[in-house]
Amino acid sequence: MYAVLVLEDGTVFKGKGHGAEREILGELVFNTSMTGYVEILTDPSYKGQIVTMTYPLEGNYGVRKEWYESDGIKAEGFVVRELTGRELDDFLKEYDIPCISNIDTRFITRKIRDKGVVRACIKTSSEPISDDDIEELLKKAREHKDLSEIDLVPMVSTKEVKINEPIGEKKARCVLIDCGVKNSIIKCLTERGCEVIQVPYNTKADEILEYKADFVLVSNGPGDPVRVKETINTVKELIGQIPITGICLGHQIITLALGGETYKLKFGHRGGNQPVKDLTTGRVYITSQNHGFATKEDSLPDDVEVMHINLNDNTVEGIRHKNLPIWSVQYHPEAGPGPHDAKFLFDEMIKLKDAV
Ligand SMILES: NC(=O)CC[C@H](N)C(=O)O
Repeated sequence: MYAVLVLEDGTVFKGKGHGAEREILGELVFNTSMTGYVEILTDPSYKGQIVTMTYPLEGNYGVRKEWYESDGIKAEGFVVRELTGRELDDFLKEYDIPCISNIDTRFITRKIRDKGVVRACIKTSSEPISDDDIEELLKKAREHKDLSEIDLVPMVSTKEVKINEPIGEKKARCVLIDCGVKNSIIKCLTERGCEVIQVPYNTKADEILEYKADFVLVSNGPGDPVRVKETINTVKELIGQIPITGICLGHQIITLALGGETYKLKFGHRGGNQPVKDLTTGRVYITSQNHGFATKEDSLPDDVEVMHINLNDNTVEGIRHKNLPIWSVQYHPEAGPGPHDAKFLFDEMIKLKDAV
């Protein structure tokens, strides 16, 4: 199959097409993980984005349902140096996602590092793609909405309440505000004996409090946190009434609910080896990350402190309220994919039940 990748700055890559035969638009981002293409493609946080991998070989260990982070692929498109094996190709076809291979993904990454993330278009076709088609695709990429102008969370949040039973003896109950949660976050809690009541992103504070949970967890999710107004308002109302924690988008929403601000990073952090320093203990964790927005350090109110920083660029990776049981992390303790250094944070979440 023929394929092109067109960036909004006019750069055109011609390669080989895989997966679905179609055209898609999105924000092009890079991920430096050396493994984990199934988890990455199915992570709802990538809704609205096209993912390119810096690792040159994708597909070589197949596809398994147990690795899915949601019910299917959520990224809009996939860009790889080399795609091997049939399973990844079939997987992309099953979820109607196009992929382009045989192009220099490291060149794309250097470009994004220099200029920042870009809007892009992938077209795959059984017919040759003409220069006129490419002109048209460039126009579409330039007219495509910026990620910050799209409401992505409602597209991936659960529509109904789901009860995830704890494994073994029940030790705690949490309400998970689902903004596009990854399966492995739920698994990390249920396997620690926590019942997880998964509710839609726009659930009201009163309804959440009725569950009489030990704590509230605000999940990861796609897009710009400032767009998720309903969840920010809910968290604002919950402050002081119940312990609150959050991961990634959830951390950004908690930042905003506490009165802080967020901003967009030039090219974000997406990969499996991001060094995070715990400022209390001095310990450094190697973490899994996938985010394009971050907490603005100097915007935090006096009663909120920075708990963790990223050692690559000193950006905020975790915050904590000084007087209330509220903390959140920008990185992914559940890994999925990535290192497990920070998994103990799920034990810390369960300990929140003793905080009241
Ligand atoms: N993994 C996430 O939750 C991503 C959060 C947010 N969409 C960002 O890009 O920063």
